[in-house]
Amino acid sequence: MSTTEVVERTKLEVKDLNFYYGDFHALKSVNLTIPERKVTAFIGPSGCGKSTLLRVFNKMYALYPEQRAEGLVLMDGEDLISSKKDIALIRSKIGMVFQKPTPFPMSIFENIAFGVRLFEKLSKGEMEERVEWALSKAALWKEVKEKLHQSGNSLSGGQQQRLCIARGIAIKPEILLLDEPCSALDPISTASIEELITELKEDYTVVIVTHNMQQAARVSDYTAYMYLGELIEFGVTDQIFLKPKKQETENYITGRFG
Ligand SMILES: Nc1ncnc2c1ncn2[C@@H]1O[C@H](COP(=O)(O)OP(=O)(O)OP(=O)(O)O)[C@@H](O)[C@H]1O
Repeated sequence: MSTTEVVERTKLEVKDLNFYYGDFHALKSVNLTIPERKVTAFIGPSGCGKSTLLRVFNKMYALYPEQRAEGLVLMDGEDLISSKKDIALIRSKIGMVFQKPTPFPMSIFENIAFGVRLFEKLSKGEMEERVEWALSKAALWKEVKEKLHQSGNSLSGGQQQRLCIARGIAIKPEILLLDEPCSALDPISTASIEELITELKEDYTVVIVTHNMQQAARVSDYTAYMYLGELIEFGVTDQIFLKPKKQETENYITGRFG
């Protein structure tokens, strides 16, 4: 065996996943393996089901009675769909950051501490350490350390999105789902979030939905191309962008789609 060979571990395995919004069949027999501590990007035209797939991973759909998932989503071998575990417990392992920054209407400090308190009982000192740790990981600490008690809404858009990422990692999830995290950001904030994503994969499995093909190529190790609820092609990012196997993938990434 070559000494450079790296054995990847599967973090999430999706098997024959179908998803319905009422009668609408939004995900069609999706099969996919997401490796641990890598960045996996979902790309595809608007409405193809990228966000729906993320919402299945953290069981967001379970709040809506007309939404239904069938199939298996195995996290470390354990099915999330049929799991009777408390959804809050699943969310503590699978964090999600949304397209628009959504700070809670409270201080920067509380934005982070609030979620941590739901799952852990920390002393005041431990909580302060955790808040600093999460803000540092999200590359925001230096900018906010003097104003932790100001409202999260007083930050710029890019800072708010980093605050939401800090909030996501503060509870130490195993998987971080990012749904177009840079779509509302300027190029400088986008660059800092991309840098952060690359750092995050040292500790977390990251799944990102993006419309920005260059971003997918820059930050991800694996890319999945979706179209009309189907997974068309999945592979190592370089292969998908340089030598896609399917004509549909090539049309999309070269802008010849539609
Ligand atoms: N709450 C809902 N009720 C009914 N249909 C929905 C709902 N949410 C999404 N859909 C439909 O499911 C399909 C997939 O939507 P989804 O938001 O997952 O796509 P997407 O690839 O993330 O799109 P975008 O890139 O525009 O965010 C679309 O046809 C959409 O209209």
